[in-house]
Amino acid sequence: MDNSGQDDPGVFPPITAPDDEIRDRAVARHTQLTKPVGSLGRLEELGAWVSACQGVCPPKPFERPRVVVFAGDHGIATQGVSAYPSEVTAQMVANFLAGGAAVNVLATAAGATVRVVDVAVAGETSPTVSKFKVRNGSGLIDREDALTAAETAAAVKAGRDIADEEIDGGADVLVAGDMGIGNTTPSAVLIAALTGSEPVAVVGRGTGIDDQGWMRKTAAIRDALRRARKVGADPVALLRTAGGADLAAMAGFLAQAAARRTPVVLDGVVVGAAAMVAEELAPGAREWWVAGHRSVEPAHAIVLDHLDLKPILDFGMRLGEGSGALTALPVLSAATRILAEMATFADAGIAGPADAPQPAATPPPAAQAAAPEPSFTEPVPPAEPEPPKFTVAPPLDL
Ligand SMILES: O=C(O)c1ccc[n+]([C@@H]2O[C@H](COP(=O)([O-])O)[C@@H](O)[C@H]2O)c1
Ligand SMILES: Cc1cc2nc[nH]c2cc1C
Repeated sequence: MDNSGQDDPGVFPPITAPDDEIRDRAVARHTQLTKPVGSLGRLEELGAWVSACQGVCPPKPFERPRVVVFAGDHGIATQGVSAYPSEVTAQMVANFLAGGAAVNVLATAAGATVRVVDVAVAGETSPTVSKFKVRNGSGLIDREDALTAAETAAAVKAGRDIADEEIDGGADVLVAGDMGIGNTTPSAVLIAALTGSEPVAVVGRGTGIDDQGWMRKTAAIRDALRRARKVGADPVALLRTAGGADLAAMAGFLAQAAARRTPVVLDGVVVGAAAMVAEELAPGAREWWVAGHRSVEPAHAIVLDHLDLKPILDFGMRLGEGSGALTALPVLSAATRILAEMATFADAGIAGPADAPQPAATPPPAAQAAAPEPSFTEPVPPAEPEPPKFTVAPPLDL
């Protein structure tokens, strides 16, 4: 393992891209499999990406997918920017540990196991998840820094160490998830600071705020952004000023996974904000990530555009916890197994493309002009926020 930069957790070794030669081999193998050329659409591209990440063709089916949920509270939640109170964060951590949350169900369905890490939950959580705890809740970012410099370094290092632990423990694909009441506000600020976006372009309804909440949240983003823009060129300073310990840990985790040449399935807007910072910390890291889905949060589309990532799913989801990524993981697994397990024309004794009259690989110019851009995701209009049904702590009466 390359340890360069370990003394300063914000300094990463140069990221090298997945293996292009292997990717080409995987693309070529697809033409030999018993199907019309190109007929598995985006599955082919995803399988070739996994092959390139693993550096082997055909790729190995995933044996140990792992989701890490980074939990943390945010002082800004006291400003009426969420539909739920901060105490839900610790309660949901307990729910994750009891196996009752969406992340548990979706992980089981996708063949993944779950790890929960309390990086900055306000209050106590189980000692089994608090080894990397940096503080109780991050600061009120519209008026003070989210973290001290030492806390920022500790949080980024925590994320790097967690990635190392998981990869050394055999994880062959990672998923980052998040849990933290109020965390869509610092996420929006980070995204706006890194893309030059205005508060109204990045604000979203999060857990389901009403119009009054939307106005409070937009004002909070505006005030925090005024502070964040001053340090926008320095990703560590940005995490300290306007992020939080959970976001800093996620950024360290995502950058370290890339440094360790391990593929990651990204989740929604919060993981997306951390990914944008990780790409600043470790340029090229994005080549090691695939976007599991597009969240309904408007800022997530900005993230995907900025990182040039095409989501696998667009299901109108806005939960977090890694839920969108885990819903997409079976698609990525299927794409990998197609390349690994399908018979070739030669294996099956079927006349392959070279033996049969072939349709033109590219449509003739007229057809090309008329052909719509292939779309692998169905856009879903933003859903009306459902009335919250959580029974442990009711939504705030704002
Ligand atoms: O991942 C997303 O795109 C996403 C979108 C909206 C909400 N969330 C989750 O909801 C919580 C943050 O929402 P809020 O309204 O409290 O800022 C936090 O626990 C996130 O995991 C997550
Ligand atoms: C309010 C709430 C926010 C969440 N964010 C991720 N999981 C969640 C679960 C609940 C209940």
